[in-house]
Amino acid sequence: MSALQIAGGRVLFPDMTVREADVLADRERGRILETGDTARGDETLDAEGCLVVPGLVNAHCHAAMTLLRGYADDKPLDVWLRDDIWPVEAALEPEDIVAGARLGAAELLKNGVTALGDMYFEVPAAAAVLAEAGLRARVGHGIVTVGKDEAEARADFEEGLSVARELDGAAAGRIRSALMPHSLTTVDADLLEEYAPRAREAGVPLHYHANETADEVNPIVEAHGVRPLEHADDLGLLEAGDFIAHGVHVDAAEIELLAERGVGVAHCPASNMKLASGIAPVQAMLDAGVTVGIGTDGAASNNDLDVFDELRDAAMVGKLEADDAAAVAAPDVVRAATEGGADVLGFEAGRIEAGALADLVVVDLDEPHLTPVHDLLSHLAYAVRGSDVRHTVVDGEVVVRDRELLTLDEAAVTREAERRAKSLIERAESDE
Ligand SMILES: N[C@@H](CCSC[C@H]1O[C@@H](n2cnc3c(=O)[nH]cnc32)[C@H](O)[C@@H]1O)C(=O)O
Ligand SMILES: [Zn+2]
Repeated sequence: MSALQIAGGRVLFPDMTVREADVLADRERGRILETGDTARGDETLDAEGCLVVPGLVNAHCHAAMTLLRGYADDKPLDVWLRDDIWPVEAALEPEDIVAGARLGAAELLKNGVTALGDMYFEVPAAAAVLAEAGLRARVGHGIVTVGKDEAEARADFEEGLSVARELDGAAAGRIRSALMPHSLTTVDADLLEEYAPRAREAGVPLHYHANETADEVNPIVEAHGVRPLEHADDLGLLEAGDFIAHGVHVDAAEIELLAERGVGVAHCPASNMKLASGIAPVQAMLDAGVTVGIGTDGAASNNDLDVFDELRDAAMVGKLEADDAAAVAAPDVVRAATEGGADVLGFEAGRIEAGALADLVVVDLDEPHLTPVHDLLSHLAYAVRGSDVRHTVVDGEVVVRDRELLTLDEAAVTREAERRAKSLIERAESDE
């Protein structure tokens, strides 16, 4: 057996207490063996003066959208998608998605994100990139049927299903999949109802955007006489293990439904603020027992993939929404960004304890903005930045050591992304 020891740091345990401890991980099984005063490993990571936390989970992302970072800002969701994002996405070539996914992977890992939920195009190629970079991910092909005839719509569903079947369990289990219809308003309801059981047969969950804007809620209420998540439930889209992105405009009955069905929510506060979509009632979800994770959404609506930044936003807007400074407190957001996200994605990660997947991050505390230390949980929620991440470990393997990405040539990745992004926009704008 080959083992990795993370030595000499202070460790955040699942009960949200912090104690001095080493962590020993089995590199073959990718699991944590023990915590405390552990044996030395074959490989050691120095965590002296640092805080060791579970790897952060980005529960909802479109990693390759890093290519569109800063391309179109300051617009509401429907206009932003229709006028800016979709026309450029129509010009995407597979090589663009590979370059964008690589850039996303580099950013995620350097910022301490070890797992993500990712919905996009060219998923087999993108998933291979994420896996090679060392990440864990639940991936799916984003299915959209608006503007398509029946044959094209079915073909998109078939692609979504075959991608999910093909990729589930890839990269020694680091890659899992889901059927990912884009949303309840951009995908045909009859096809959703028809394909949901086929995803169940394939053993994969469903993931989609839901109740993101008020504009998405009203048409469903008018057409079906029920709220969107009740409609989703009628279509068979709310089963244990399924997860939605956003859940901004949800009422008490819909929150209850999410809790009862065991459906997780990827809360994306920055994207919701930037597109002025609204603020999700996160405290009410937590009170009802809904599993909440944190997502950045794509870089074009954020505009970064830093989950530390995101969990701080989650705490801030959660308080505003609840009109209560005690709401969505530090331990709640730290848990959501780790264990919560891992549970939403269906990974046995997000907690530092024997048997859990060895996805860990070592945060450097030797910084002016992290001084003094009264409470490390407070620092994690309100003061730590992604750039404070010193080491990142996924599946027992060191992926970032002393802020250097070991799995990718960072300079080559950013150069290629810059080049691809420029030519993508030129192509898209000349097609108009
Ligand atoms: N196969 C689909 C692609 C869907 S991928 C997922 C889609 O979600 C889009 N997206 C990114 N962020 C958001 C969001 O916050 N809400 C809704 N859609 C988003 C993204 O631009 C991408 O088009 C097609 O034919 O268009
Ligand atoms: Zn999204």
